[in-house]
Amino acid sequence: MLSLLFSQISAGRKHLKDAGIQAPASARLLVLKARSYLVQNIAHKVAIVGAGSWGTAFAKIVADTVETHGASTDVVLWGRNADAMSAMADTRINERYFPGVVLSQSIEYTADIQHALAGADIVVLAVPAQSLRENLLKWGSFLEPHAILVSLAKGLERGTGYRMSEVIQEVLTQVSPVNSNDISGRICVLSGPNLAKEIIQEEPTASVVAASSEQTAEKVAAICANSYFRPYTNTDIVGVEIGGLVKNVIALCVGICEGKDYGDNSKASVMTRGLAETTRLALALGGKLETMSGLAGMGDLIATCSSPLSRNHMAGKHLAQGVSPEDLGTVMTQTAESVKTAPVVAELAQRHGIEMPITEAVVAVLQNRITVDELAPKLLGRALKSESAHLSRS
Ligand SMILES: NC(=O)C1=CN([C@@H]2O[C@H](COP(=O)(O)OP(=O)(O)OC[C@H]3O[C@@H](n4cnc5c(N)ncnc54)[C@H](O)[C@@H]3O)[C@@H](O)[C@H]2O)C=CC1
Ligand SMILES: O=C(CO)COP(=O)(O)O
Repeated sequence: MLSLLFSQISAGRKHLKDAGIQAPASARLLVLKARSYLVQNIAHKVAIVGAGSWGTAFAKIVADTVETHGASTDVVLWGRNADAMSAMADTRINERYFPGVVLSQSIEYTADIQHALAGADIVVLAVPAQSLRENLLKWGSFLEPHAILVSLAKGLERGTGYRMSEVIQEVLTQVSPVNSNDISGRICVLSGPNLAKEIIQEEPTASVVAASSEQTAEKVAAICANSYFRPYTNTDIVGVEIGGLVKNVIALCVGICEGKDYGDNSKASVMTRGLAETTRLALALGGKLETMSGLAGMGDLIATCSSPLSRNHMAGKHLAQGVSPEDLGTVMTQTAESVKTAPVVAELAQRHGIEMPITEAVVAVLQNRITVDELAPKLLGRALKSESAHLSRS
């Protein structure tokens, strides 16, 4: 972090010098001033695509960052429902997701995607994982050729088993040769313990911005770092994505424990063994061990598994209380990614020869192959083994 701070100071010093601005005396003031200058030079416009729970909260994060630094960056939030977006433009309230929360004055609300993307240097993708491809196919050609794409979704694509960064790379290469130019360096993912309902109340949290290019990650971190949101950078995209999407599956299992009134021992056991299987998969795909003990691994796992606010946790609880997997979609009004992603995780693990018993048990429940009451006996009845086999394939 220190090196990032020093690089921010030196980048800021250079920018201030280039702009002919006198550097302030204290290092803190210098950093603040440099950040303001950096924010508006990194992005003249940031577009957030998807006005659900996380897209709306993230638009607030960026708008608050921009306002804090007195930067002139435009922040636009796009949603597919024209009536809802026009109501938001009038009231600055997202009535469906955050009733009563008045959002920043500086956010523009629109249902016109071409308008939202025109001139956007950073485009934040906040639609559910299974809809990312169809969306990018529709409007990928409207993206500016230099735009950085930030994925917020925590899921794997059905059919391909792709992570969101892989979907972005593949679709943009198809849709527009201009946009595919140097695309891998412009893809970024953001993940961590980030329950939108807490963030919208400005409760402090940290997160991880990962990109293969450290510079890209730093740019995205700069546009969302404020008094309640602290992003760390990372170059391990695989580890950050896998941590974020598998914890949803583990949270569903913990939700089942909760719904069955099992106590903290059960939940801690699922979380810990859940992290072990997440780590095995991440390592097999090229992710890094240290990412798994960080915010996008353990951090997000703790938040999602412990919080009644988590939709994945809630989905598990509903299952334990008798809702059928088929009815989850009608009982729940918000996205619980694990319901569609769990079988894809299991397939991916199988393809790589990785054993993921909790994920497999969750999939068996979701596919009505076992009941929620059979889940614990299935997990506990497996052959005994050494805990030190933790990171081996099984
Ligand atoms: N809500 C949260 O606390 C967090 C959510 N995430 C991830 O963010 C992603 C989005 O989740 P949420 O915003 O929470 O979901 P949500 O259910 O609150 O909102 C989803 C939004 O996407 C829109 N949408 C659905 N299908 C669409 C389509 N085909 N085309 C365009 N828009 C479509 C919906 O109208 C809605 O506005 C998920 O992958 C989730 O795992 C990640 C971190 C935190
Ligand atoms: O990813 C999240 C918190 O980091 C949100 O979790 P849910 O999608 O389960 O609500």
